[in-house]
Amino acid sequence: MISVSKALSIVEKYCFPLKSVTKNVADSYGYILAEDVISPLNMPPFRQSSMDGYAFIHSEENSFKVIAEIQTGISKNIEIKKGGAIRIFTGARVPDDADTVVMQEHVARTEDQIFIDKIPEKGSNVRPEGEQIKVGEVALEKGNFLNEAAVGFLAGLGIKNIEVYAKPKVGILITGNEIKKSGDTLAEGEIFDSNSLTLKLALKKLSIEEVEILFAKDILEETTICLKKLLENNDVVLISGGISVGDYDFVEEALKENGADQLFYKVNQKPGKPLWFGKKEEKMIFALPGNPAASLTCFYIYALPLLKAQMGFKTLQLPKLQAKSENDIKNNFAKTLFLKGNVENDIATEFSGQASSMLKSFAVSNALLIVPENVKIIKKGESVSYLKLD
Ligand SMILES: Nc1nc2c(c(=O)[nH]1)N[C@H]1C(S)=C(S)[C@@H](COP(=O)(O)OP(=O)(O)OC[C@H]3O[C@@H](n4cnc5c(N)ncnc54)[C@H](O)[C@@H]3O)O[C@H]1N2
Ligand code: MOO
Repeated sequence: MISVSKALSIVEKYCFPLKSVTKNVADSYGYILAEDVISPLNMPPFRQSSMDGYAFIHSEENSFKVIAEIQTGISKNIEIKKGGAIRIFTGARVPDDADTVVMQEHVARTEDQIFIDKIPEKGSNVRPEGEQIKVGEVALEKGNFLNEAAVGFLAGLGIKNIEVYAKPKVGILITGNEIKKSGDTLAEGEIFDSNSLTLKLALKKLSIEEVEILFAKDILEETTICLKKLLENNDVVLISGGISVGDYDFVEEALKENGADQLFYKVNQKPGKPLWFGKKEEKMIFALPGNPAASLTCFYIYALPLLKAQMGFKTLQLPKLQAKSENDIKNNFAKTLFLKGNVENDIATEFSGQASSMLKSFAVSNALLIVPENVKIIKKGESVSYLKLD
């Protein structure tokens, strides 16, 4: 059995981005840029009024004659002479001669004559061409996450296609004779599946939507066939259950049958001791323990960083922070503990219901408190590390 830090260092060796792919900007949400994007435009592309008002050549005069109007979307340049002003609107092209726009709230108008009660400073309310970004400059750097603002920004620059890191396709294999899909009827001895949904949603949070889910009974042949199919179609395979030492735990054998190489099996932690990690060629595999809280904990600690690395993220782990423990936290197991809990105002509270079968405490946790394997107790008021869940 290896330590958590050793297991993490092994996973880390396989943390690198997948190949890059070309995406239409409109479909690029949730991806990470695989190259710098160069702006093909000045933004704004022309001198733009930032107010509804009047454009004029700056002077100390405050009376002007309105000679024309410019709406947004009109490209025509209108000549202005000193003493002349142009009625203009937010986003419209400021005529070349004008250097200033006064907002209409500071103007009294009678027919074609305006009187400005407060002359703005020269240059006011005119956005210079290329103020935000100039042609040829880097609009967004490689490594940037494409959130809604980033996608909108690139679309606003008229960019159509970009290079992003591919998102991993993920296969999930749910094993167990006792597992019924939600909506089925339960017989005595059976339980509803929760892991497929929890894992699928944890992937969705990463914006990984291409997920293939298969269910297998505790039969070696069925487990082997399902695993083969998932390995063929996906970059990463998550397996739930069947990885412990029972007579009907066939996952380890099915992995062997598929020619997968084990990189580690069993970690000195609670929950999630029977975690298996390995690969078949470039396909990465996590066999997560079936207990729901163990499965999700192992996902957060080991699978999430690898998936994030494949997507091109630089920061891989959940944020690790420190808080003061509200009570004594005991470790009678000489294992690294990941405890469901809450951190508020830098005070960490360990929840009851830590069994690896229990999701209830997880459902209301905002943190996983970490007690290292060599620490027997974290006393009330002492510092405790935690992983921040959101
Ligand atoms: N003799 C030993 N027995 C066990 C050991 C051990 O070291 N020696 N380790 C225990 C630990 S720790 C864990 S964790 C579990 C892991 O077992 P498996 O990965 O083989 O998981 P299963 O036996 O298939 O299931 C465990 C538990 O979780 C429930 N389960 C499974 N899948 C789902 C699902 N999709 N949704 C909801 N719940 C699920 C299942 O019904 C079991 O109750 O092994 C211990 N045993
Ligand atoms: O390691 Mo298991 O997840 O404690 O029950």
